[in-house]
Formats: sequence, C-alpha cells, structure tokens
Amino acid sequence: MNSISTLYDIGEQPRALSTVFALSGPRGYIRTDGRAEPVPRGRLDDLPERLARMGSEGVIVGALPFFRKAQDYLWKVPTVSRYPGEALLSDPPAITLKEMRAEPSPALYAASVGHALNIMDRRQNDDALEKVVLARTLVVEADDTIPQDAVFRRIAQDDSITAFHVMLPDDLRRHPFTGRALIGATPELLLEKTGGRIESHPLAGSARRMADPDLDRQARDGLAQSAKDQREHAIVVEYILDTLAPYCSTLGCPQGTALTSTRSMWHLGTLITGELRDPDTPSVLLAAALHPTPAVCGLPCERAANLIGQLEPVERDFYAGAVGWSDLGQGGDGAWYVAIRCADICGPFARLYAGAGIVPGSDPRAEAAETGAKFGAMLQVLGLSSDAGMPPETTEF
Ligand SMILES: C=C(O[C@@H]1C=C(C(=O)O)C=C[C@H]1O)C(=O)O
Repeated sequence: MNSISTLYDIGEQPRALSTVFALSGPRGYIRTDGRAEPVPRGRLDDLPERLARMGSEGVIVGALPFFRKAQDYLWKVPTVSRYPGEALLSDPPAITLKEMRAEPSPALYAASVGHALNIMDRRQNDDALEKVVLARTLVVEADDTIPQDAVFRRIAQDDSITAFHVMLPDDLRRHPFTGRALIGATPELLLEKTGGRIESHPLAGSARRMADPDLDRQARDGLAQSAKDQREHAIVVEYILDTLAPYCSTLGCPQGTALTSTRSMWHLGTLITGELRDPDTPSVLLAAALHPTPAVCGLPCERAANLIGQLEPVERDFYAGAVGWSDLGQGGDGAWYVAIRCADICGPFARLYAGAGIVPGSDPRAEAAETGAKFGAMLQVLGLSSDAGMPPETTEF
C-alpha cells in the first residue's frame, strides 16, 4: 500500500475528485471532472517512467514538491473542463480567524539571510553560491474549518494572478484533519505548452506596492533601477534558457525584461518563448525538468537547496513546487505554475509561505519586509489585514 492509499483508505481505486484541482486565471477557469486515478508517487527524476505507465490518454493534474527528492502528488483524470472566468463570481462567506503567529520570527529569518550572505562572501570560487531563496511562514488558525472553496473563489476575483486549489496528501503527523489543500494566487508561469510552442514567464526582483500613487510609482521606479534586483532576475532567466535549450529548436526572450504587477507586488519579469524539437514532449515533463528554478531555489541549484534545507525551520513540502495540468491526449499540452503566494490549508489551520531571493548586496531587513508584503494577497482573502505579516517596527534585528 502506498502512502496515498494509507491516508485516504482508497486502496488503488480511482476516486471522484470534483474539487481537487482547479485553476483560474487570465486564461479562464479549469477544473477536473470525473474519476481520478493516482499516478504512483515518486521523485521527479523517475517521473518519465511512471508517466509512461499511465497510457497516452487523459489529463495529468496535481502538484510537484519543492525538493526534487520528495514525492510528487499527481492524478490522471479523463478530462478537464474549461469555463469563462465569470463562472467564479460569487459572494464568498467571511472567515473568522482566532490566532496568527510567524514561524520563524522575522528576526530569525533576517538572521538566516545574514548567514546566507556570509556564505556568499566567503566562497569566491567556481562553486560559489550566487543566489538562494529563503522563505518564512505564518500560521493562522480560524474558529472553524476554513472553507477552501470560498477562499479559492475569493482569490480568483483578482485577475492579475492565477488562482489555484490543489488537493494535497493529508499529513496526520501535523494535524488531525483530512482534506488538506494548497490554495494560492501565483503570478508566475513556470511553463505552458500549446502544440510545439512553449512559454515561461519567470519573475524575480520585487517591490511592495503602495496605496499612495506617488509612493507606488517610486517603488516601481526603484525596482526598475535596482542593479541587485536585475542581477537576481538575470540568474533565473539564464537558468531557464540553459535548461530549455536542449528541448527547443528556437528559444529566446524577444520582449526583454519588463515590470509586471499584482495587486500587492511589483516584479521584474521576462517572457521566454520557444518552439519544441519534439512537439509531443508533455508539459509536465518539461516543468519537472525546469523545477526548481533560481526564482524559488538559487544557484547553483543543489547547493542552494541544501542551504534551504539547513536554514528553514519549516518544511516547504509543496510550497515553491509547481501546480498544473498536462493533457496526454493532446501531446501533453498544459500549463504549470510556480506554487507561491499560497497557503497549505487543513481543517481550521492555514500555513502561509513567502520567500525572497538573496544575492550579495541583499539587506536582511528588506528581505524580511519583502516576504511580509508577499503574504498580503493570501492574508486579505483570509479576512486579515494585508500587512499583518510585516515585521513589527519594534523588531530587533
Ligand atoms: C519565492 C517567492 O517569490 C519568488 C521570488 C521573487 C523575488 O525574490 O523577488 C519574486 C517572485 C518569485 O519568483 C514567494 O513569493 O514566495
């Protein structure tokens, strides 16, 4: 018996999964229909073999974990349904929250950033750490079970992001509840494939948006001119181009780097487009090959992942992994998004995650504030103030 069947007590039987996977973004609303068959769980490195055993029809949906050595959580469904975005417009109920705490504290997070900067300073050789993305979390507890569908619907009303709602394996070691899901508002496309054409839209380099239009313009201009943010961004774009090049006959970023925004953040973003040599390479395999990019991990990748494992006190699990779909019957067409600006929700608990890229020249206090701002979108849909995750002014760093 594998861990899915143990936790869900479903044996190897397919199960009905009406709300286990939904995406809603500028390209409409997609959700799974019909009975779902689990893809045997395993590491990303052996996903090609596991997928080959799933046949050539149906749609693969689900979540890839942050660490490549952790187990993915994927399902095969007969089909996905697409609806216009309006299908989600409804009036979701309010959520009453009881408690909130930061894990780790902003001060401890800033200390980890300082530690990473020391490592970067010390090692000036070929294997030197150039970038690492460090995350922190907020735990919120509601009075009652958090209504996941309402949270998803509320997020999906923001058309500057792609909202996702993806079932996760229950983790009874953490809480005695079932029905765990990852729900979020990602602005970042890892990879989309349509026929032979692929797109990736990495983001890196961030500034918090301001309510005052003059301050907001200053924040935007400051980001556009920041050499540190441009370096942080270029590392991601180069990595994605290098990784996709062997799969592509043409590849490039014709529009260059531009500012993009959500309701709460400014980012530097670069649209990467290409033509595949083999137009039947499934999007899920391309996403698995790319993941984790230095937008969520760092460079060199393995060194950065090891440091994340050492410095972050809370497991990332599926945060900063990827969520998406891949239609095997249509040459693997589909879209995979970076699973950020999200919360791991189970029963009355939600754990929100936010990370920031650290490069030489980063300021630990500014990174603690940046992660605070990145909690904003999820805090707001949970009924809290969007700046409730900002480090308190009185915090001693
Ligand atoms: C890691 C996160 O965001 C990533 C890090 C960014 C940065 O460091 O500037 C920007 C966008 C994302 O690629 C997150 O939101 O948790």
